[in-house]
Amino acid sequence: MNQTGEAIVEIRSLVNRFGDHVVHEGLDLDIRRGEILGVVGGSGTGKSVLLRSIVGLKQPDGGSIRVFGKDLQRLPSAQRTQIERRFGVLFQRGALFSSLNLQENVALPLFEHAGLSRSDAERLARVKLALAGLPPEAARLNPAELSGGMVKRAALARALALDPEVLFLDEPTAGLDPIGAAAFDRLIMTLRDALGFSVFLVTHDLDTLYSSCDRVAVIADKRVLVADSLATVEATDDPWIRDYFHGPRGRAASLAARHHSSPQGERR
Ligand SMILES: Nc1ncnc2c1ncn2[C@@H]1O[C@H](COP(=O)(O)OP(=O)(O)OP(=O)(O)O)[C@@H](O)[C@H]1O
Repeated sequence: MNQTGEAIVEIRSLVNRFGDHVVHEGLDLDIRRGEILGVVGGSGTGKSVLLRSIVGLKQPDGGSIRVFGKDLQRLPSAQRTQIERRFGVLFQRGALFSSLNLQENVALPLFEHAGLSRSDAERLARVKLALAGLPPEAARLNPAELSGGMVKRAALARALALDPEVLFLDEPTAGLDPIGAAAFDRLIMTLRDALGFSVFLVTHDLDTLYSSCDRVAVIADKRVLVADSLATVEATDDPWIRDYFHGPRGRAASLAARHHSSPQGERR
């Protein structure tokens, strides 16, 4: 696991609601430099809404989100956009443009926001596709021609286009088979180690939590119940944590992670 640094995103007393439905109330959380932070919680507890409010897609109803020391809500929109460009986001369904091939999809932010010519943007897009583990021939394919795993990698390449300092992943391994999911987890760790970004990772995948995350935040009752190492989270006395981490799937994932990190378990 990585040695992680100072908080680069600081969320304090966050409130999010839709009409009368309060999703977050008094939610506090930090994202630290260089860490992979797993975010878990029951269905509908507001993991995606939290992600969307950090990246600027949902205006919070209260509290503050400071990013790189600046309070996002208090910034003029041009400066806010500058900060939001330091984020890369991989949405649940990839959100690629269906009419563009992969190279064009990844090149789009490069010539729209980084001022590159179309040919330079496409050249760099091919590098990003390779970083995400796609073969050169994938560059000319359209999203409809891809497997689920390739869509995730293409969406990752686009999220990496502008060299993000924080990568947001919303259930990146959902819908992948276990081998594809484990390969994707390893790719994220390798890229984090090589490129040094932080990762905010919403997931239901226990294997991902045990194999990849430096810290885990649990959302329950409209706030973050605990955000700490897996050992501390597992030991937290809460009914949802007990069911999730100490049920059969949690025990299996924990055992597998211990096996893989032991000297005999050299498959990772
Ligand atoms: N645009 C919206 N309008 C109204 N309600 C919304 C909207 N987006 C989210 N919600 C509600 O906010 C709550 C939290 O949703 P969110 O998608 O963040 O949950 P989640 O924890 O990511 O769930 P899951 O694990 O099932 O993906 C849900 O009750 C959802 O119905």
